[in-house]
Amino acid sequence: MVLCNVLNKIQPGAVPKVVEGPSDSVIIPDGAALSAFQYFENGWKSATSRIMNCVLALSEWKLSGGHGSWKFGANRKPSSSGTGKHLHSLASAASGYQRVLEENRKLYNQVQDLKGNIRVYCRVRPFLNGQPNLVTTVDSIEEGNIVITIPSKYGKESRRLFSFNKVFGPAATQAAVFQDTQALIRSVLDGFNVCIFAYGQTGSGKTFTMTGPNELKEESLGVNYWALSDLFVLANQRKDTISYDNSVQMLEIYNEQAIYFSQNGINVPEANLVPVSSTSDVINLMNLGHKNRAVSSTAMNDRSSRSHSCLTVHVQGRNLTSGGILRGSMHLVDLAGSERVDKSEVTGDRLKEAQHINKSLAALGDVIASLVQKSTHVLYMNSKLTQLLQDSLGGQAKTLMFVHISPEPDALGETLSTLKFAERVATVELGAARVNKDGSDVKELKDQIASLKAALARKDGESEHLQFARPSTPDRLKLKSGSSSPSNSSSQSVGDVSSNRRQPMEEVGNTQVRKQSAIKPRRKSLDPRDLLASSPPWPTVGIPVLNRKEEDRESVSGDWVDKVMVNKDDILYRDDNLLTHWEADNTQLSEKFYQNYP
Ligand SMILES: Nc1ncnc2c1ncn2[C@@H]1O[C@H](COP(=O)(O)OP(=O)(O)OP(=O)(O)O)[C@@H](O)[C@H]1O
Repeated sequence: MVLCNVLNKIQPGAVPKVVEGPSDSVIIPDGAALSAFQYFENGWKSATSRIMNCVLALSEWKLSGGHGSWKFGANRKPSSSGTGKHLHSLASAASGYQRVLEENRKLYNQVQDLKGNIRVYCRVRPFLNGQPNLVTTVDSIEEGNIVITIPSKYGKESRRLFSFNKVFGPAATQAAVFQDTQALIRSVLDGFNVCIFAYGQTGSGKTFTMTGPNELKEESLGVNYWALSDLFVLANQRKDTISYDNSVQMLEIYNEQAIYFSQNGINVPEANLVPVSSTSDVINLMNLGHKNRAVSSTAMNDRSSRSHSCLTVHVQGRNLTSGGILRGSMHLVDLAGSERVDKSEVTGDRLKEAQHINKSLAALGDVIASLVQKSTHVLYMNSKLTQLLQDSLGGQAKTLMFVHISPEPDALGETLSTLKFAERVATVELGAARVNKDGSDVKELKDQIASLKAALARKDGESEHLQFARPSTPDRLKLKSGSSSPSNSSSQSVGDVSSNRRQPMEEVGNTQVRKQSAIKPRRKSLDPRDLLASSPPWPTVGIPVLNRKEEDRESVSGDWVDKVMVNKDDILYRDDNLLTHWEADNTQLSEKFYQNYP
């Protein structure tokens, strides 16, 4: 009854008692035949032509006063009269139907935006070259709905429907995916904080969506590349009214260590905030991060990412007329994939990585669970990943999750738990997103406060120096201890503790802020520079008591290490002994992770 459903969708209630008749005909019981479709030589061949026929049928039926019956026979001869007219109305009716669907989706998304829900787009990876011709677990996809086939042990299949803001099938192109993401990305230039993160089982296509395949061609470039080039195009279009300054950071969270990528070889966030003025500037930095990202071959994926990667774009726009300032930031996060270690067959270092990955994803799951329950106590501090995403999950950011699934029957368990997780994420309400905007007078006052703070800090520094003159510390040690870490030198002004807005470094008196933060814990900002510096050690699940100190030490001292360039086969660990303890650790973590979403 495809036809009847379509008719009723277009005009609910307008089609009385539509009955599907024999051999491709639809009868409306109380009238004569309306042979509007005689010119379709091949009759009902494809689903598309069926829908088009339906739409045309409806419009003709309405023109005829709403009475009659339609008969659509196969292989009828085209009638010469009025063919052009019919074709024309057919095309416009079909596109009208598409428009209605599109409108519906837009309205739905707008309602979600008003509530501030996290948007969820689902993407299904195609079968890969060389994979045997398997039966897919995906039964059907339509707009925001995806139906998964679940074979029962007793031979009877069942189906499970999941609904998201949008579902992309295996044939969706990178451009189509970006097109649906573009508006969100553009709002960064309007002063919003945006976060897009890719989630899914290992090998399901996260890196493909965010970056692209290993061999990059223009048509295969991922969201990151398109997003950045789009921002420059738009900024350029607005250059007569707003002047934008953009800068970019690449951060990797590898085994609970934050690693920044830069050309200068220093792993300090401040040093890696690279001003960019063109797409090629960004591509160079992204390529550096991409090339150096910790990647290994596992049984599930030839090039499995072993770390969470985050590209952050900071935008500051100055209104050339009013002098007002707006600031936006965007995190583009490619998470490492959850994996069952029995399936990925990893051991040694890879196993340790998998455990870290699963643990941080489990922490993300816990945060989502708390947010769904609207709990006042959300454990963001349990992992660097959740710290990084804190303002995107709990603040007034616009957040989009790309959830990825693999189509293989073998992955069904992970597919279902991933989709169930995504369903819960979609119910998280962040509150309507806020613009980070200052009028020119506010900016002036902030500038004044900043320079006063800086003066005060200098003064404090001088008096401290007089009281406690000590030998100077080598730069390297300063970095390790975090004393010169920009995350300690918070980018948040004292008078603005509750704001989640990132402020430029020059507005901040470092010493002053450190004092303040000792008295009153401040809210974490969205800026990775503010994050990841003061995280507590990992929770001790599964870690033998003996190792806890080691683990603590890693978390604390590992925040600001000298440059660690991570290569596929050449990963530099500061404490290799740690690995042996971790290997003894359970392999049940991934199981625990999946059991969370049965
Ligand atoms: N939409 C797609 N079209 C074509 N190939 C794809 C698509 N999605 C993924 N692939 C291919 O599938 C393989 C696995 O994808 P990818 O590495 O992006 O997965 P991942 O989820 O990032 O995995 P991991 O978590 O292990 O890093 C790659 O060879 C990639 O090129």
